[in-house]
Amino acid sequence: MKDARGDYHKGPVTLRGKRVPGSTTDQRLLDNSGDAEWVHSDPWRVMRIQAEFVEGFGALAELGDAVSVFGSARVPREHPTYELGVQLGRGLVEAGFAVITGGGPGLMEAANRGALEAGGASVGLGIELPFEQGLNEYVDLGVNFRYFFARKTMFVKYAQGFVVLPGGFGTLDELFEAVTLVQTRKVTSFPIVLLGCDYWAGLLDWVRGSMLPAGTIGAADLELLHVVDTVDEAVRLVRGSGEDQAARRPE
Ligand SMILES: CC(C)=CCNc1ncnc2c1ncn2[C@@H]1O[C@H](COP(=O)(O)O)[C@@H](O)[C@H]1O
Repeated sequence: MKDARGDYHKGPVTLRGKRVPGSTTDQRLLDNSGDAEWVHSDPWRVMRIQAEFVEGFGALAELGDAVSVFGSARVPREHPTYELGVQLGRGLVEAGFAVITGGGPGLMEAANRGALEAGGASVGLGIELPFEQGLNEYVDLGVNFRYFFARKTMFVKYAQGFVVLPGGFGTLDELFEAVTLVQTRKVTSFPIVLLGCDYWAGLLDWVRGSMLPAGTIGAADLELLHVVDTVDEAVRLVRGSGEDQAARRPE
């Protein structure tokens, strides 16, 4: 609608001059010209995005304590790190956590496998990719997402901590999203554990040797990352934080 100054308001958006449309949103909606192009437009996409949040929240709301596990999609079953992933899934379940992964192959599958075989909740948050993949067979609660960002919200919202196994760009993306959320205090008391000292040493050296002297992070930020070599240490770290959170919960 137009205001007294001639500005056109469309929700939070203000349009002026030649951007003011000749018809209103209602007119365009009711004026059915038989054109179905609108289902591919951005406003319609918003409905799909909203639906992903609603479905995701609905599916995971009653999960209980959970840990999100990230790691490479490419590690084969015969690789020793796959077994580490299985042990991690098992260890987290034995400590009372549900295990949330990206639901794909490799180390995601390994963690889901350990969780399922230990009798725990094994969640896979799948993502629609150009190459058809599907959830791994060890997921017993799966949600498939079209949008990465909606899916990433679920990794954080329903977990009390992150354990990061060796991985590539996808894993680093998820790791640094978590680090940024903790650094900016969007989430609190949220342990981030890197499992596999050999694999992560180079990254940590660079963070310590380049980022810190350049002043792009502070000394306190180094404390956000815990690097460990065993499942027991990883579980102890995420469990410790769970107890902190429980202690702070109101009666
Ligand atoms: C073989 C192959 C590339 C399969 C891709 N299939 C996938 N399915 C589900 N999540 C994925 C997939 N690829 C990457 N991701 C996401 O990115 C991370 C792994 O990426 P990367 O392999 O480290 O970089 C996982 O934690 C996961 O959340």
